[in-house]
Amino acid sequence: MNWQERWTGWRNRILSDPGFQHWAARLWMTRPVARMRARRIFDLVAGFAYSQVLDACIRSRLLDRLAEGPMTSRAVAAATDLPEAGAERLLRAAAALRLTERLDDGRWTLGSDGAALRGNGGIADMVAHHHLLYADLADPLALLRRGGGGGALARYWHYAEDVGQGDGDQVAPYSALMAASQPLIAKQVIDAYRFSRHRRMLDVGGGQGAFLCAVAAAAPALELALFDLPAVGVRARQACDSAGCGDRVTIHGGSFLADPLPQGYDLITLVRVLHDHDDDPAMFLLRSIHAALPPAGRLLLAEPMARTRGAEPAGDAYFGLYLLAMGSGRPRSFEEIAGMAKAVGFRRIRRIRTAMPLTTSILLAER
Ligand SMILES: CC(C)=CCC/C(C)=C/CC/C(C)=C/C=C/C(C)=C/C=C/C=C(C)/C=C/C=C(C)/C=C/C=C(C)/C=C/CC(C)(C)O
Ligand SMILES: C[S@@+](CC[C@H](N)C(=O)[O-])C[C@H]1O[C@@H](n2cnc3c(N)ncnc32)[C@H](O)[C@@H]1O
Repeated sequence: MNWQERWTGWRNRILSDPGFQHWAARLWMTRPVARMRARRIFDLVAGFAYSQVLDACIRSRLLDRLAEGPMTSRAVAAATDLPEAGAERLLRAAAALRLTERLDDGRWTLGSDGAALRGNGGIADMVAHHHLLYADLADPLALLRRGGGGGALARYWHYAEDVGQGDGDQVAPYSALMAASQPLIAKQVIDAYRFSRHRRMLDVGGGQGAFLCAVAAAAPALELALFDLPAVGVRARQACDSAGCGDRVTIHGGSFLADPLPQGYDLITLVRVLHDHDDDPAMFLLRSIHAALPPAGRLLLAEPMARTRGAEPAGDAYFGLYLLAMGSGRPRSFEEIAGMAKAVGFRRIRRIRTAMPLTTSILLAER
């Protein structure tokens, strides 16, 4: 038995001993830690109920209403189409989660986390599509046993299981969700990397072009292009034109798992794409990017990464199960992605820190 096995065995015997727990909760010195641990475990046990409170707040548009000004429970009931008792129950539950807050005069306003959440539009859209994830996770053991996929989320992300390229109706919902949640990512990446050092940039799997349009504003001289499935490319054309950056963006339609990538770009970006794919297609994509880049051309890869310090649950717990339900891919750590990039020939691979690693980390590599 090695030292680590001995240490964890000893620690776990103590922590699971009811006598120790009782003692630690009573002693003034250990009480704060015991309470914090209990709270953490309670949150884990009750997380689904919390998520459903949030779901009710988003779907009833309660937070949007409260953002317009304080409301009585009766007004909330009328606005959300709930009986007054139901509205009061929801408002109190949400207050316990800091989504709402009761004023001294009895009216309700946004709570501090409710206000912060509204500052990130993409979060509400994520919450609104989570019913698909929860349907697939209703029996997590069954999902794990069948190796993932085959459910609501796999149908939503049609490219995860379908070899076809998808038609307009199939790609519309996920493309709209990705565009709506892009601000969570784009700001972080643009703050962390100077895009204006490049001449021509290609965003592979660029969706509707929301990331490109954000970069366009930050680097006015950069030539921009997007590569995505043809049906997504059609949406990108429309979205970029109506966002006013269309004249700077070239759209290439195709599959990066079947077609070569266009050449002549000194920067290729891969934003929230690699984690969607199992190891073989992911290696294929990295190899294809390496082949498309000129010497000293760069790959900038941005996505939430596994085992990121301070954001561990977002990686292996949330995206681990999300991508399992979707039926393709896995969250990878920076080190794993760096190893894959090195194996296909990239060099000078490094991490660029972002202000909010919970939403995205960045890997930069050079051909
Ligand atoms: C002034 C006063 C009163 C106090 C000051 C105190 C202070 C400094 C407070 C801080 C306030 C503040 C700045 C809060 C900021 C909060 C933020 C930025 C919160 C951000 C939260 C982000 C969340 C919850 C992100 C969630 C993202 C999700 C769920 C993403 C899901 C993505 C999916 C499903 C992607 C799918 C794509 C695929 C298929 C995997 O490729
Ligand atoms: C999770 S989305 C990310 C979109 C965008 N980069 C963003 O962060 O908002 C993954 C993107 O990869 C595209 N994609 C998936 N498989 C593809 C393939 N084989 N060839 C080209 N694009 C593909 C999807 O259509 C989708 O737009």
